[in-house]
Amino acid sequence: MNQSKEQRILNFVLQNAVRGDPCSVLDTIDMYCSQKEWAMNVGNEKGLILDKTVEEANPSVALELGTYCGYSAIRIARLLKAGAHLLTVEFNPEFAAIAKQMIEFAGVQDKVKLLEGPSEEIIPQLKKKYEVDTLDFVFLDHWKDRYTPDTILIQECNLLRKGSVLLADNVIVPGAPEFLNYIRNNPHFQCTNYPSRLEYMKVEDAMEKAVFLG
Ligand SMILES: CNc1ncnc2c1ncn2[C@@H]1O[C@H](/C=C/CNC(=O)c2cc(-c3ccc(F)cc3)cc(O)c2O)[C@@H](O)[C@H]1O
Ligand SMILES: [Mg+2]
Repeated sequence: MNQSKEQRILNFVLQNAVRGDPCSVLDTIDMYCSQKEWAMNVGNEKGLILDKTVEEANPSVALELGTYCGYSAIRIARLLKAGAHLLTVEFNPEFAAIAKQMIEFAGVQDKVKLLEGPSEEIIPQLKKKYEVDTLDFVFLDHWKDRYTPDTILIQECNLLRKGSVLLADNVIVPGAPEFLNYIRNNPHFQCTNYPSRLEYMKVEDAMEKAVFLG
């Protein structure tokens, strides 16, 4: 049975990156995916926007929807202060297994909790089962048509507080038009658009930040 692309990315990291060094893991994934096989990691250009947003929010509790291979989980976790943690949600068992190994190799496993399952089931469990009070930061990077229902669900579950920061990837490519319409017309959110480029391509993309106003 031949390997998946995600398995090839993991193997390249295990053989070429420095164990325990998150930046070296990120650089190695970016090298592989720009030179060998494209993959839907947020990448280094949009990654810098993610970095700045996380640093500004300085979250104690962060949530990521759509772990994939763990690139953005590592990117976020490396910036978290002592005692802070990231909950990342992935429902594809193969991707979850790859991400778990990637996160452990990077040495950020103590800051990351990978929750395997669909976001629509996990979000309602965050308070009781995962002892979350409110979320300081949410990174949306899963199926684009799920950004809006999950943002509504997060609000219904009382998981946001005044100042909670949402950041959505791919609002141009593949695009999340319904989410942009929802969040930009919602008086409870203050939105900012960050033009950038699609990972590893000379194609325009953008990220959208939405701060919850309470
Ligand atoms: C719906 N609830 C869910 N709960 C838990 N995990 C979920 C999930 N939905 C999706 N996932 C997981 O998130 C990941 C999905 C991400 C979807 N992302 C994209 O489609 C995407 C696609 C592109 C893309 C851009 C250009 C192009 F030509 C082709 C693709 C670029 C990106 O940056 C993307 O993020 C997978 O790992 C999937 O298993
Ligand atoms: Mg993306």
